[in-house]
Amino acid sequence: MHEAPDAASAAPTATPAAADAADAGFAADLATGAGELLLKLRTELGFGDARALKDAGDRVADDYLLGRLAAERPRDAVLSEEGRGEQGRIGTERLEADRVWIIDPLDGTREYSEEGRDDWAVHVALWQRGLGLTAAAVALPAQGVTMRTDQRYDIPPVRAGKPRIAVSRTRPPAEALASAEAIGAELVPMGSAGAKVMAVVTGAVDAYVHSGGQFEWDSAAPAAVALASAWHASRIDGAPLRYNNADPYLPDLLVCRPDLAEPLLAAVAGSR
Ligand SMILES: Nc1ncnc2c1ncn2[C@@H]1O[C@H](COP(=O)(O)O)[C@@H](OP(=O)(O)O)[C@H]1O
Ligand SMILES: [Mg+2]
Repeated sequence: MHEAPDAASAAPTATPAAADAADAGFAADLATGAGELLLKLRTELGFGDARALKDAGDRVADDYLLGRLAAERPRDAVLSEEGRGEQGRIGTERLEADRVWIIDPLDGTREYSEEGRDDWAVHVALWQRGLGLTAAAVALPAQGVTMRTDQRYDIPPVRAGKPRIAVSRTRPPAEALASAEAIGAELVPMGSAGAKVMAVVTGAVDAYVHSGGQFEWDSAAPAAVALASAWHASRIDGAPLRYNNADPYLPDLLVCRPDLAEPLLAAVAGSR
């Protein structure tokens, strides 16, 4: 399945799996490093001015990630939430590139600016032409963890009681409400797409249903981590998630235990 690895990031003799693991390690290092800066900034600035903290957080994490990518992966292109319109981000360069890092320097910006909340994340994913997402990491800095595609997160046995569906705290979509009702699930409001997908992958919740708007950087790294451990991740009509499109708008997402995919897709279809 794999094409030849990129010489900039892997030894010529590396197998595709070894190259992917090296990329995943790099992604994890980047996400963890940005997370450490974000934690430090929260301490330094405090929570008195939420707007200032959000803006500074976005900037500090984006600068760090772009700086390291430019220095350590100079041949790769970048698509970043914070880089709209610039060459190599939402510019056209990435559409010709073979390797594109899709990053969300601070996902769950609102929660980052609220004291005591730990549902915010740093997303770093690698897309490769012909292969799709091949490596990724999601840091949850306030939870002290970084989850990655080269580590396995096993699907736990079904829990007793109602299934739990994570939804946006601020804009829970109608499809999530309808599908929760259809399968008798309870809703768990939470910030950040990365935090919600990682809550699925750790078994804290059973599914995450989103619709109504999102961009590639919101789901790329979380979906890659989930898919690498054989969790279900797709559009809410069941279509595969596709990345590095000219228009990075990717408005909906379903991540769940594999056994819940069919009932949830049917419930969402029935609600539309
Ligand atoms: N309707 C919508 N349109 C665009 N982006 C959306 C959206 N709903 C959620 N998102 C984005 O998805 C991420 C998770 O949202 P939520 O916490 O509400 O579930 C947030 O990313 P950022 O925090 O990086 O902006 C948010 O901006
Ligand atoms: Mg985001």
